[in-house]
Amino acid sequence: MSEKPAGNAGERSPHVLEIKGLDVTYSTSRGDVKAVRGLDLAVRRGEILGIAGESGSGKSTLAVALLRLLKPPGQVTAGSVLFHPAGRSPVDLLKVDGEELRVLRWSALSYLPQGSMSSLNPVMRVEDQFKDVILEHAPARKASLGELIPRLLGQVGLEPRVARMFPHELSGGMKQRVLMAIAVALEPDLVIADEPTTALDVTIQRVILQSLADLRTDFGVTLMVISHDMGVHAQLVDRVAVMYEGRLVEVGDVRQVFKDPQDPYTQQLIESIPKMGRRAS
Ligand SMILES: Nc1ncnc2c1ncn2[C@@H]1O[C@H](COP(=O)(O)OP(=O)(O)OP(=O)(O)O)[C@@H](O)[C@H]1O
Repeated sequence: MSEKPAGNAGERSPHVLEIKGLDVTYSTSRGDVKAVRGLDLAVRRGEILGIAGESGSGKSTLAVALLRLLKPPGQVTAGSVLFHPAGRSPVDLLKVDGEELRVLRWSALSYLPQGSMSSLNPVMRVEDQFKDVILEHAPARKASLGELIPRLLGQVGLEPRVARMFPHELSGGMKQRVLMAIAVALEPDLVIADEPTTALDVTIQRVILQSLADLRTDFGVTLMVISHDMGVHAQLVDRVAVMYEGRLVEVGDVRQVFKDPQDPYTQQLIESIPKMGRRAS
């Protein structure tokens, strides 16, 4: 891959994240499963990068390893993940300690997990869930919460009255949008979204994809979007990286990859999507 190396500390790198030689292994009683193998990938500042691949190809393992949320028996066995938050020195996410990580979470790096719709607290109003995150990580914004919360909700197409609602009063698509608004509340450099449209019906999927695209435009946030659905990549991303059995088999401009896939596995993935989903071809 012809990605440029990282800049020096203090220099604004064109990349938000540089993953080098990443290996992740699950050690089980039936042997080791190498879920991510020798993965090199650089995420450019301001882009929407898609991570594609069928179920079991290692996409979610990659996400949780980057975010240091990998649970045993999973273990990072090699590699480095250099993160370049704007205005701060670059850090290797695999080496930072708990406190450093706490500071980076939400304010520099946030995560929309797979099945995240169940991650809202059922007994808290939407506005209190925003307050929890904002006050813990940016207490100085307390005075502006009254203005900030409706603005964030508006950014994802929700009315201000949603702030007073409880999660059970929201549809699946509304919950997902609330979570997206919380994820960008502190204007992070990078949001990693794992299967953001799975389990939503097709019409809502389109709305969510548009909202994700708007977040990039409005907040300048860099997005890494994990999806098994090539239709999602066709509609949303700038570049797509394709994983197969833990390895990256192809990465490139999404239109180019759809037009002229270099790897036979990518070709198969593209052929498996219904024709209507193919905007990039
Ligand atoms: N806790 C675990 N213990 C053992 N093996 C695991 C564990 N979690 C994942 N794996 C294995 O790691 C590999 C990658 O799984 P992973 O969930 O990262 O893939 P994925 O592409 O995200 O698929 P999906 O979208 O279905 O989650 C698979 O072979 C899976 O069986």
